[in-house]
Amino acid sequence: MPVLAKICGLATADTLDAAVAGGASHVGFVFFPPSPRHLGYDRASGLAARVPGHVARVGVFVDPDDALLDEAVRAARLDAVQLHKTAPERTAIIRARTGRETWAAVAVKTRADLDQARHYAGAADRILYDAKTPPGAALPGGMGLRFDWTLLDNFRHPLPWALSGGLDPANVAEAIRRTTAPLVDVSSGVESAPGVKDVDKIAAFLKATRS
Ligand SMILES: O=C(O)c1ccccc1N[C@@H]1O[C@H](COP(=O)(O)O)[C@@H](O)[C@H]1O
Repeated sequence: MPVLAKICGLATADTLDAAVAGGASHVGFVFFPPSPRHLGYDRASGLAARVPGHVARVGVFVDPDDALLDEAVRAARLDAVQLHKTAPERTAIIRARTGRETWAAVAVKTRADLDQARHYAGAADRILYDAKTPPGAALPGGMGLRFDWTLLDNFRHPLPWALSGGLDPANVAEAIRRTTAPLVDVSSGVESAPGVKDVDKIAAFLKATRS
């Protein structure tokens, strides 16, 4: 089974096209104003129009309100929503409201953090294990931090899942081998600066997922 790959935080046509050409299964658009990757609706709409039907458009949100969600889903024609810092009850409401595949991000630093995943059974469609960012950090993700992948050893996943946090072209093959992740997600690891995606790094990352 080929490993699926999401290239997140795309903001330009050339980097979006590189992700599609390189074989990404998912592309991510960030709707969170503090992020250097945040997109306005018009820009998101233009980028979404370039995405072919076999590639899924994922919107990334941090505990969003209904107005933001509704506008983003419409503008970017989202196939899926990725929710950070969103409680299971609210996640279930968002899933019902949007009718979109719903990913719940679980921030991981210790084995105990993984237990959060179980609370999303019945509320989300997929768990995204991501590295926990430090208290007071501006962003709950997209900071290139990674967690100890061995924490996932023998963990009984309550839902389909994905791995993110600090992945890059050099470590993603080892991450897949070590964790057997069915889907990997990257943002900072394919950038030359925060929010600036690099087409060569995108191509290298996607090639490495197939190696
Ligand atoms: O990328 C962002 O700016 C972002 C903002 C708010 C929440 C999540 C965000 N990104 C997600 O974080 C993970 C890991 O990113 P990285 O590869 O470690 O930089 C990834 O799922 C992004 O979608």
